[in-house]
Amino acid sequence: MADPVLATHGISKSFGALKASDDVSIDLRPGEIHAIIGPNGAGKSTLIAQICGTLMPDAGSVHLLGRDVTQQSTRARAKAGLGRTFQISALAMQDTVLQNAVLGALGASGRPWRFLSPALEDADLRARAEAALERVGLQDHAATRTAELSHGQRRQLEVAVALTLEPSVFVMDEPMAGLGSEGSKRLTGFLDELRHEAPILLVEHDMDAVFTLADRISVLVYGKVIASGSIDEIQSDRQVREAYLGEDA
Ligand SMILES: Nc1ncnc2c1ncn2[C@@H]1O[C@H](COP(=O)(O)OP(=O)(O)OP(=O)(O)O)[C@@H](O)[C@H]1O
Repeated sequence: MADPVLATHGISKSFGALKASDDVSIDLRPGEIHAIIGPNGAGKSTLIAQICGTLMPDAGSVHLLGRDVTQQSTRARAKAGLGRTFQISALAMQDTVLQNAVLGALGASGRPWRFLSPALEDADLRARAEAALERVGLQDHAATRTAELSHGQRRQLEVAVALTLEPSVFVMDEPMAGLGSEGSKRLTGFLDELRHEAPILLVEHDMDAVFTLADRISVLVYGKVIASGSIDEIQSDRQVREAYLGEDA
């Protein structure tokens, strides 16, 4: 089996007496989508925050492309190839779609932010930004102010901004949230292709999307992974059905 591109080893994180992550070990392999599901408050966002470096684990480690990045900053992890989309939008609403994408490309280039306005004239950064917009289907909206986009289009733009980094690995926190069925379908199709370029750790409440996309699913409950396996394995797991799907097994 191929080496994981991303892995956590025994991650634990407490907030006071509450164990938000309890000895969590998960991994992500090339070409796959690994979905993390679980009820509200199960610790999904806390896990992602530790993977991306906005929260430091109390114990355990995070490995990206074979390197221990537990002590590295969010920025260093991003530079090393970790792309992410957020649960809450981080877009500049007053800027155009293209400007947001160029900002992403500028961040990826490592150049200082004071070069933003020359960046808009920079052919390389523009080309990178335009290519990312095209991939998500927003090329015709390049000049649109971001505030005027629909919710679904903003989600597409967030993915485009993340793509400008040309990440090797993606972590996505509820990318389907607030999308209508048409929007979810479109994004599902796109993620299905994207996995071959950059495998995706996907936190998602939309079970249709999870069951369509996931190669593997891990179920978090009270900070612990209670089951991990294929869709069939998860759907027939007694503990999962009792604890999460709310069924009598
Ligand atoms: N900074 C914090 N301080 C204290 N408690 C926190 C903090 N962040 C998260 N928690 C608690 O940790 C637990 C896990 O929260 P987390 O947001 O990771 O869950 P989640 O699975 O992402 O939930 P949701 O599906 O609602 O987004 C919750 O009980 C939450 O209240």
